[in-house]
Amino acid sequence: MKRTTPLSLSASRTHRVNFPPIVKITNGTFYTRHPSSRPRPGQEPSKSSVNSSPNPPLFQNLTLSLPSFSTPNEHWAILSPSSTIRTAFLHVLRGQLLCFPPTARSYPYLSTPNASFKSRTPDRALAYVGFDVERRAFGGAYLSARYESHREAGDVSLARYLSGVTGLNEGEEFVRARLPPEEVLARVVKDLELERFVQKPVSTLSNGQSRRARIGKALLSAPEMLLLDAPFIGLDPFVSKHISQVLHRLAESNAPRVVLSLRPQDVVPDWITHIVYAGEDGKVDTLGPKAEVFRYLKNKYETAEQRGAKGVSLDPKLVELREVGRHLSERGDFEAGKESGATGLSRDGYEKNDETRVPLGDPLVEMQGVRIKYGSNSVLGDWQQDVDGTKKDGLWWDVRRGQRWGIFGANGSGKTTLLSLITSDHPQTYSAPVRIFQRSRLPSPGIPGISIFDIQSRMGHSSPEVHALFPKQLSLRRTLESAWADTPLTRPALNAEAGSRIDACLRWFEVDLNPQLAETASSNLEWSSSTLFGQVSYSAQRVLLFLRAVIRHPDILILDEAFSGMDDLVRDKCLLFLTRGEGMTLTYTDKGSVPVPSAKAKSNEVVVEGLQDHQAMLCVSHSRQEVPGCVREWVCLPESGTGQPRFGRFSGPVESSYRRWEEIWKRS
Ligand SMILES: Nc1ncnc2c1ncn2[C@@H]1O[C@H](COP(=O)(O)OP(=O)(O)OP(=O)(O)O)[C@@H](O)[C@H]1O
Repeated sequence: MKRTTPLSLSASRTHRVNFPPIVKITNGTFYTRHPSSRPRPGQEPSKSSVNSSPNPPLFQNLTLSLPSFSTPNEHWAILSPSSTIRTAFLHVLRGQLLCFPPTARSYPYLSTPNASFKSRTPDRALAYVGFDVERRAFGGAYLSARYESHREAGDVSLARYLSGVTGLNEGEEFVRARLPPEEVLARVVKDLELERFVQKPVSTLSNGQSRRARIGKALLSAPEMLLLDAPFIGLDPFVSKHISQVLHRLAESNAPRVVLSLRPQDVVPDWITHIVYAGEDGKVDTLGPKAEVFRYLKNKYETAEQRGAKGVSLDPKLVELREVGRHLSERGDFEAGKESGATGLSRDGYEKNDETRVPLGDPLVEMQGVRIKYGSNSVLGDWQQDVDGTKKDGLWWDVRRGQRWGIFGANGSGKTTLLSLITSDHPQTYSAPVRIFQRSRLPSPGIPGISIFDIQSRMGHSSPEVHALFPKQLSLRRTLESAWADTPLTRPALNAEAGSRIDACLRWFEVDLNPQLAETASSNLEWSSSTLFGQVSYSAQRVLLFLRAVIRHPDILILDEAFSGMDDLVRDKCLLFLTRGEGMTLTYTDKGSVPVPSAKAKSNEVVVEGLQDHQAMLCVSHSRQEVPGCVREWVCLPESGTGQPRFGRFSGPVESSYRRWEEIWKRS
């Protein structure tokens, strides 16, 4: 049977209940490398090579069947606190990773005449869209490239990116064979709310926009199944809801079938009917209908609570399940037997109402009527703002030492653009009315301008853009050392203090960063010089970039989605480290996870402290759990053409109160 393009399949697919499953796994176990692979004599791998990394069995003895058609429909999601495990699971579904025994995994539906000839192989039939390091997928060799208005001949527009015709001199026939039917393209663009951007170069899209573009591109390749890896990371609450509705519609009509990976803090969409829960250890704890999986997790959660209450120290598995249970109960997916967070403290040790104020110092950033336009297109500051009782054009905003700002706003509202004016990656920093460290970029009579190296040496910055462009060949130690360099690849200017801070961070985070730790206990930090940035998990890379940003206590600390993509437990550890340094540590007790003074604090051996009074912090996040407890001032940028920004001040950590979170997102 001839296969039609997606989104038009619904009518032809609905009533076929007798087709075999699309993915069938019977008692399969999976490995990244062959479990008995050994280096040839004389070719022992260096410690840093891929072959020396652990190769544990994943999803041992997994039995799972994903139907091609069913009544009612089954919609599956993998839920795991580990990003590595979530991603591995989706790859297993599409035929990646080695399967033992090899016959345990099959794709019966793909050999039926109903599957199109084009998609007989699992890697083509099951399209994977992951969101790791997505900026690189869209090109751009350096941070500023994204904000330039001059375009290179090779810059691809969204329309061309979606159609798959991206070369400069493609033959007519090639183009004709590639182009999807116009009405299908128009439908995808409309469904994903991308109409306004079709002529824009993809490299200029915001994170949320580029995520939708990648889903659109995958849809246009007409897969049988779409595997979306953490699709809601970095999306604002409104876009998340919309995308979830679109995915539901597609999944309902099997065009294509959709499997999601979800983090414990994500809202599990109502339309998901079945869940696989896999722990950080790569074992599937339970799978099946959503209600049954939640019942199982709830029981485990309550067991963990009871054991904790008896003062028994919790094993790591129960800690993990307790954390997952805590998210699920916070979201109302099940009623927890006990209120979580019983200490009343946020994970980084703040009281629910905390009005302690850091003394304010001089202004570090001054914006007086900033407006950023590309041609006639305004992306920031296209409004009139109330400033001391008068209406003024553009963005008026000061950041002072001691302030901890949350910068919020819908996808595309200009948050990253705003930060790029501060880091000076944006070319319009020269012309815009912005002063950094009380100086302008351009010199004025008698006052020299401030250079980009002066600016950046006083800032720490972690963001998806920095991650995408960060050199993967640097060792973990060099990654942290680069906090003392002008650019990641230039020689750092290190001194003894820098060395001891780096050592302290590496020791503090060794369990999270050292991939060898499970196999060999380390007595020194040699592993950090022999392991490369590109070899550690996505979550560990995020941790390294966070440490690189905070380690020097820069005057301005910019954490743009810095915690997204980190696994839950290490994210909490980083949040605590941000404000308390080595002074406090998290313990898991009968009262949940509680920050307590660390052994280092007790013996006066703290080398790296938390955020200092002289620092200002700016944080962007779309997830309540990723907003540091110290954030007090906030601004919510409006969507283009919808008025002026809203400013506010919290009376405590956002994590401790839904009301605070809702206050930010309420639409005026
Ligand atoms: N060089 C450019 N040319 C044209 N438009 C651009 C350029 N760079 C950014 N934009 C547009 O500016 C707007 C703001 O983008 P920005 O990345 O600052 O948004 P954001 O609030 O950080 O979004 P997200 O939450 O999705 O990351 C977007 O609509 C984006 O497409």
